[in-house]
Amino acid sequence: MNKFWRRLHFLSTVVAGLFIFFASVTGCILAVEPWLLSQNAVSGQHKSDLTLTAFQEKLSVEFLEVFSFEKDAYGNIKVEGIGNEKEGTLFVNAETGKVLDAPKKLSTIFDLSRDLHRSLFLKTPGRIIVGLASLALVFLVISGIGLHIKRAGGLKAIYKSIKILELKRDGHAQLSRLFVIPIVIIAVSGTYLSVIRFAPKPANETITAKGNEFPLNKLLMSEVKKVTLPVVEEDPLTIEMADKLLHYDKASEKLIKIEVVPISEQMRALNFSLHTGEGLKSWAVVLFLTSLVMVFLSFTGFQMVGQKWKQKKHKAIIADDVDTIILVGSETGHTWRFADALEEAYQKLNIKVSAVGLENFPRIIGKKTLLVLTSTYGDGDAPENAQDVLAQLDAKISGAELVQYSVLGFGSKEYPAFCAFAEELRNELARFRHTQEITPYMTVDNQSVVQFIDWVRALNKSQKTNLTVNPTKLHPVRKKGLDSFKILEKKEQGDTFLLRIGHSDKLKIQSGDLLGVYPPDENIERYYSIASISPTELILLIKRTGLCSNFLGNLPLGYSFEAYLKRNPTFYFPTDNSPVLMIANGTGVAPFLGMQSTRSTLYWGGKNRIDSELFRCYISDNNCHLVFSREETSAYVQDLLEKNETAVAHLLGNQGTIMICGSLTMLKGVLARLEDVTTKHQLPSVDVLKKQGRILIDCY
Ligand SMILES: Cc1cc2nc3c(=O)[nH]c(=O)nc-3n(C[C@H](O)[C@H](O)[C@H](O)COP(=O)(O)O)c2cc1C
Repeated sequence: MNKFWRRLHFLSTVVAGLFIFFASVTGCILAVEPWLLSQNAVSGQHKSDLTLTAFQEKLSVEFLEVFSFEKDAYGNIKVEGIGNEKEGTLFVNAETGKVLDAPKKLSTIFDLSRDLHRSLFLKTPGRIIVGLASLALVFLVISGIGLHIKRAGGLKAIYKSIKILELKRDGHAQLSRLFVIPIVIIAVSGTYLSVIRFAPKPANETITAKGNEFPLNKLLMSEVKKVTLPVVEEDPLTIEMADKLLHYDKASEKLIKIEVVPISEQMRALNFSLHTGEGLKSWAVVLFLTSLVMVFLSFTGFQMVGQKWKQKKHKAIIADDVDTIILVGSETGHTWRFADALEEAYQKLNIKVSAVGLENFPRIIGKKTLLVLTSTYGDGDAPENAQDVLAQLDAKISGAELVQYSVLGFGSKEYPAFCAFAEELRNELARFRHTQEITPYMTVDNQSVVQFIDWVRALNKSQKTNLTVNPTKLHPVRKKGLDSFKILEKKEQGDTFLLRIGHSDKLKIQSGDLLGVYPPDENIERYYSIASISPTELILLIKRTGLCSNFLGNLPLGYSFEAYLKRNPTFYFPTDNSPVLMIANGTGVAPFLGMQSTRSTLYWGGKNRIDSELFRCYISDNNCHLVFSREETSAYVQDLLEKNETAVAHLLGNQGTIMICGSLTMLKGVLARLEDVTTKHQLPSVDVLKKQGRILIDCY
């Protein structure tokens, strides 16, 4: 169902986005108009007991002849007639009937905006397009509400707090749910007004009322919208009210007929006021704010669609007649190289196959072969696109007749939990009665082509196929269009060094993002956490451990190298006003050097005091607690947690966030202490806090 809402939301954004953007911008301008017009009101108010006859008498003193008079949405009385001094359309005082100056004309920008808003300057075809765009906005709202419910985990939780980690995504969600009611009203009334314009106008229902006495001196001016006086004395006078039109014979003081304004016309008037704010000053303010929010929503919506588009190099849906499905779990994209080569090998044999990301795991029906190629991240965790797979596995495959599967783990033996996620997924698949493993569980260390080909051989043996993969496709290639970065400053301490690096201000870098760097003669990038200290400067803090770190550490001052920015929004400093505790050891402090704020506290652990000198000038003296494991009073960051247990519990109890960056060993120790704190203080568990985004981890 989530996929359904996402697709509907995505499709409606693409179809209607541009028009909604224009409509929102012009809507912002137009929403100012009712407010200006209401400021402009000059006629004042009728006395509540002023009757039509009394008002006509007042007008007869000021006018030689009156053809008609009407009240506009702002209460101004407009008289068409010949006054004692002026003639034409004249505004009069609501109480005395005296002629006034006409309200000032508003800027032509309103007329231009109105034309653009209603018809894109394209007359009828434009009106049709705008009507369809309003309808798409209705779908956007419906699918957006569906997504909110899904994200919150139920209707009741829909207004639970959202952490703004990424302005684009979370700001979009926050503002859209806050403004959902006015957006619904704008969308529905806009669609209604567009549709009704093309529908034939229904005639008024006429009731003959000959003979009904109707003394005009009982009719109050507050009920009257417009009065038209007859040109020929014997003709009837017409009085327009909100829901009817009266035809009145002056001579006999009797009604001739009553025309009832149909409900649809009354609805149109209501929708018009709701959509334009005409006559509703406070509502016009809401419309103005909502239009501003909609400009933001369409802008961020487009950015997200654009991002998706870029990621859509791989399929999301697979055809029903595909027998073999390759499911790919990947964080940085390397596993896809192997999956694509495998897909191609199957296609060469004319076997129907499809490779999809694990986030698009389809519901399996009938008999299928699943080949799962997945990497492992963090400390044995699922890669980014496979976070929900284990929880959803049952629902995805329980309806199948027979699932033959093979899991191939991609990882690195440098990590203690080597291919742990692949292994976990494989064990879960083995639990079912209708699943059957077709090859032994195998792994690929550091994208080894030889190990991958070994697995393909095992697959061939089991399936009696002759799949041949093209090895050249398996070797990594460097990304194109890398950006340039220049070394501005370098400081070294032992085997660790700090680089201050200059970059173009076009790169909107945020602390927590990663810099992907290729070592010389290698096509596999290494990632380094970034501290962004100004729009054109960042800082890296790196320990010399191998090829890439030595390459960076040996670059001379002033030298420029090529690298690319990898966004890492799950490790951004929270933008709400809650407190943040940042925990790091060693070079893990790097992203936090760009996140210092009055809301943050830093716990850092290193070997010796001198190690902290490298970055000392980037951290404040307040709220920074540094501990050293090889000094006289030896301590680790975990010990800081224990020492400040009450403060940590208080922070977690006050919607605070804990961010952890550094080694996996440190992470283990920190999480164990945090678990103690949460249990002791009856707070949500570490797992729940992780799911809520209140414990953020970037460890390696
Ligand atoms: C920050 C980080 C954490 C990692 N954690 C693990 C891990 O816990 N276990 C493992 O076997 N491999 C780990 N790896 C290695 C990746 O799984 C391996 O490089 C894989 O080939 C990447 O494939 P992908 O680009 O498709 O995600 C990690 C890599 C990085 C950069």
